[in-house]
Amino acid sequence: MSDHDYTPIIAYLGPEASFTHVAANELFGSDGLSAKPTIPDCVEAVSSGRATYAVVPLENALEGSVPLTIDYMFNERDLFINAELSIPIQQHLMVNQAQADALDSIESVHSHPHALAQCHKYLLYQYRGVPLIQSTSTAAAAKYVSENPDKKIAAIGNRLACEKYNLHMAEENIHDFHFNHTRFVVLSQRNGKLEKRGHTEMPKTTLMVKLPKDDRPGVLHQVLSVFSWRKLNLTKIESRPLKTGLGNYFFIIDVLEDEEAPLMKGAMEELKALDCSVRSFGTYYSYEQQPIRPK
Ligand SMILES: O=C(O)C(=O)C[C@]1(C(=O)O)C=C[C@@H](O)C=C1
Repeated sequence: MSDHDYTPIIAYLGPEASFTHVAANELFGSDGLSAKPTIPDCVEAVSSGRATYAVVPLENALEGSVPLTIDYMFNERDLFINAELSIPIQQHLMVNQAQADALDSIESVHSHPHALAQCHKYLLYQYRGVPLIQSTSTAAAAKYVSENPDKKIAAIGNRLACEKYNLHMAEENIHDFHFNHTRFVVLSQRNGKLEKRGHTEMPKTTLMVKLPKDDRPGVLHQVLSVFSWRKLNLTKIESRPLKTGLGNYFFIIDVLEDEEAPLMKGAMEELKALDCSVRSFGTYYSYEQQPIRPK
C-alpha cells in the first residue's frame, strides 16, 4: 500500500479507552482516530468512504468470533483486511468513586458481552444473581458508570478506561483464564498490506468459501485437501450461517501465505474447479501488542 499524503480517518469501536481504541492507537497513532458507537457504524464508515480504515474486534481467544464483525464484514462485498493485531486482554472491575465503599451492594454489572463472558466464573462466584447488562463496548460501560455516580453499578473494562473515566478500581484481573487475547482487523476498500515494523514473518490470507450447491458427499474434504497437498498452513477454519436457510453455511479460512504466491493461485483455481465460490479478503501481516502496564 502506498503512503498517503493526507491523514487517514480511522473509524474504531469507541468510545475512548475501549480495547479497540488501544488497537487502533497501536497501529495508527492517535491522529485521525474517529470513535464510533457500534461495529456496524465502523464498517459502514469505511464502506461509504467516510473513513479510510476501520478497526474492529474479530475474535477472542476465550469467546471465539465477534458475530457482529463477521456478519457485517462478510456481507460488505468490497472490503479487505489490511492488517491484524492481537492484544492481551486484562479485565478489571471498576465502580464510580462515589461508590467505592459500596462494593457489597452492587446492583448490576455492565460491559460488552464478550467481556462479561470472559469473567463468567468470577461474576458467578462474587456477584451471583446480580444482573449483567450488555453495553456496546467496555469503555461505553465505564463511561456510563462515571456518568451515574448515584447508581450502585460496576463496569468491566481495561485500566485505561478506569483512568480515563476516573473510576475506582474495585478488583484487577477478573478474567477467568490467563491466556486472554483478542484479534482486531483493519478493514478498508483497498486490497493491500499495511506495513509497519514488527510484523510476523508470514503473511496471512483470509478466504470466504461457499461449497457447491449440489451438496455432494466429501466436498469439504476435497476443499481441505486443496490446501493440504500444497502444504499450505491453515490457521483457522470456521463455518458461519449463510442466512439463507438451515444447514446453509460458508467457511472462513485463514491461510499462512500470500494470495499472489503461485501455490495460492493454484489453490484458488482448484477451489473454483470444485464449483466452490471463493472470495479473498486480501493478504495482510499480523502484529502483536504487549500487555497494558499500570502507570
Ligand atoms: O468493548 C471493547 O472494549 C472492545 O473493544 C470490544 C471487545 C470485543 O468485541 O471482544 C474487544 C476486546 C475484548 O475481548 C472485549 C470486548
